[in-house]
Amino acid sequence: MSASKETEGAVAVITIRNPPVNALSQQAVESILKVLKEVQFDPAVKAIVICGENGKFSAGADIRTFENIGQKSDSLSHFLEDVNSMAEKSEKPVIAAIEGVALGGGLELALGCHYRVAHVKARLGLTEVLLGIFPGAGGTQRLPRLIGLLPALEMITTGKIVFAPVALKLGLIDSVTEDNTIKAAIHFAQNVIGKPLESRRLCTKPIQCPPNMETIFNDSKIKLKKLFHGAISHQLCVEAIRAAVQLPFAEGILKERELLFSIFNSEQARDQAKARQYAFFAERRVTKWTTPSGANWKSASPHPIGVAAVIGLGTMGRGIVVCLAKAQIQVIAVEQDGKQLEMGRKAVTKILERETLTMQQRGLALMSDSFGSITFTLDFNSLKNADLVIEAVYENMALKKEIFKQLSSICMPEAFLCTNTSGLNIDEIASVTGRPHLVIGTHFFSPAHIMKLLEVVRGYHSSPTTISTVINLSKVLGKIGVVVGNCPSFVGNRMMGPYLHQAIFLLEDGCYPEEVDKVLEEFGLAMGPFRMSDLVGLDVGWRSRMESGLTGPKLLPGALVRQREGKRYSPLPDILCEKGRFGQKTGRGWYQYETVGGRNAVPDPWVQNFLHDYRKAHTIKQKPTSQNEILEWCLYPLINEGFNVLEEEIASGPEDIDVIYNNGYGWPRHMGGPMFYASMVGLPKVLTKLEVFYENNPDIPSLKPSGLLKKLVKQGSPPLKEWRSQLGYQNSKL
Ligand SMILES: CCC/C=C/C(=O)SCCNC(=O)CCNC(=O)[C@H](O)C(C)(C)COP(=O)([O-])OP(=O)([O-])OC[C@H]1O[C@@H](n2cnc3c(N)ncnc32)[C@H](O)[C@@H]1OP(=O)([O-])[O-]
Repeated sequence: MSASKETEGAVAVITIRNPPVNALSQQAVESILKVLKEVQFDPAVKAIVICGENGKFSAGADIRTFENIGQKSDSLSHFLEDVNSMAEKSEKPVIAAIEGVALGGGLELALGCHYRVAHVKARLGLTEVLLGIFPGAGGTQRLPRLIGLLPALEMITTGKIVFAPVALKLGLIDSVTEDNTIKAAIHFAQNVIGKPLESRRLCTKPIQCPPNMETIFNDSKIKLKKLFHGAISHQLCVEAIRAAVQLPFAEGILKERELLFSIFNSEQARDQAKARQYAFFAERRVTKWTTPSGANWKSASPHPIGVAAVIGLGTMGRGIVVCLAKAQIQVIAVEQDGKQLEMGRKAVTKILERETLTMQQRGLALMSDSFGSITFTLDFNSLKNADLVIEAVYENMALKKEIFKQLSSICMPEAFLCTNTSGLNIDEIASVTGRPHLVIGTHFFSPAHIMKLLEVVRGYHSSPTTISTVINLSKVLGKIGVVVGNCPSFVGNRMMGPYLHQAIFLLEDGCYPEEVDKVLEEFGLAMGPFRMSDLVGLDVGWRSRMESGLTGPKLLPGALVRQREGKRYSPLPDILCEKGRFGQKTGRGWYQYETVGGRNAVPDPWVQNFLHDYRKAHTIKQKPTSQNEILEWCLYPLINEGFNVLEEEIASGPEDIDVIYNNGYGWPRHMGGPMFYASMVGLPKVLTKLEVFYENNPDIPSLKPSGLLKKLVKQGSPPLKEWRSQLGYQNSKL
């Protein structure tokens, strides 16, 4: 953890060293400050280049030291601003040579320099806000002075990362190179020796402001509130930028400091920052997967995938083809029907065209000159060339087994066979193949080319190499793969089950869909349960309930309308489906939509009358329910199922569940994930509430508190990072 200096003629090169990403710990910052001072006084040095070791400028302040959020990050920001200010005031030109990343405090350091030279593949951004804080080392004051108010407002308040070519257009950097960045920066430095520096010091630069600034700030705050569901740090960013516009630089810096300090002084803001930082590390934690049998990320090496095949070109299959092609993997896309194949080809081509455009807008054209080639074919035999096959036909066990039987004889003996299912039994599918160790579940989320989550479902026989290969593939695809066990609906959907049932029971008891959705959306979920069900399609669950005899022709005669096998059951969604109300796809569901396929959910008087009549017919008394009751009634059973999932070793740790919810189910990151949220609320409170719910509703089994939750409370509710040690995994061979 240090900074060192070498000289190249009259140019001193300061290298930041703190592997793996040159994070700016207090020690690293002190070290840069010391070397920077030294070269200021060295008469042989006429210019200074600052770079990072191993192809990375810096990933910003060292988040690992934020554990006691407050003191550490606050004083670190002071130190870092001292460095930035010293670089800025230097009488010798200081040039940042940016390779890899300049994020957060890393970019703030670069902003203190007089010039910035970046490699064409470098990524730059003030990402602090995504960790619940904001650029507190001069970033909010310098960036608007450099690139203008509006682009700075966007970058700072959203944590947007830009690639070097876009950064050049924005005026964020001065030069882009495709060659050795440090050499290019030294060359640049040699050319600017002796040139006046006053105009290069951002602290002296005025901000170009549009006349309607107040409207811009206010609109921005409203937009951010909607986009980030009440996360405080985004709002504070706007205030800091407002200070940049209204105050002289030195006063702006003080205001920035004061606002940063206000995060550490507010319990809510501090909790949000903790949650976001936890979410960041949880995503890294899940890559270090383990299984109950003792296999883990270290016990197997992934196989590279050069050629992948996708079977089935429905919505999911198309998305999967796109993400493989974007990762420059050669794809064989197979359909059994000529018309479907043609439709699939057209849809994939259209998505790829859109993606190309987006990439060009993000300045990535240079890097994405080719997608992986795609062969669209009806010929199953072409699968013999694939290293890995992803079957993505619709959810039908018989059909999937038929396909896997064929794959087993057609594919190379070492080819991996994946099934894209949201809940079917992986072992049953693997059982028809001669290679169950190479079979695994890959549960993609829709739209598959956009959603980051991939549930990687290990079967009983899935080998560590198979798991490792698919986890590695998920990284190649830019996704986060989370290894989960094989049980009906796996982790995410399984936990959704009780949550959705609870929400529907609320409708029986007197609430309306929009009321319930509003509470959960204000909590921060991207969509409430009813808007989400309308988006997914109510017919999906209806079909599966018919299949399992809960409704429809297979329902046993004499079954009670609101009970199944002694458990509470609500027929409300079944009745909606019988009336053809499938959600957005039919223009009617829990809400009404302007058109078939429309997205704008409007409360529907028909639904209100229907619920009213239903309650009357079943003599259900309407109970008043407070917002807090709605929240606890819906979320605590979801969390409880999370504890069951942990206890049954379906997920290997609370972080796994939280990563799944943050990336696949629209859980607000500033709430960390359902298990983190439970730890913040307090396990005794969650347990007590569940006990009361269950006592009053013994016909809802999902309210029965999980054994693990009870055990943790009995042990004095240890912090979340210790829960893992309470799981069966500690007895494994790890
Ligand atoms: C003070 C106020 C002002 C300033 C505030 C800030 O700057 S706030 C900061 C603003 N900065 C950000 O928001 C940037 C956050 N970082 C990133 O976005 C990505 O890590 C990346 C793009 C830098 C590299 O992606 P990639 O897929 O190539 O690799 P990877 O993601 O797997 O990481 C490799 C290892 O590095 C670790 N590590 C990473 N960053 C930090 C850090 N800052 N610190 C500590 N550690 C960090 C990471 O945990 C992992 O450790 P493990 O598991 O091996 O023990």
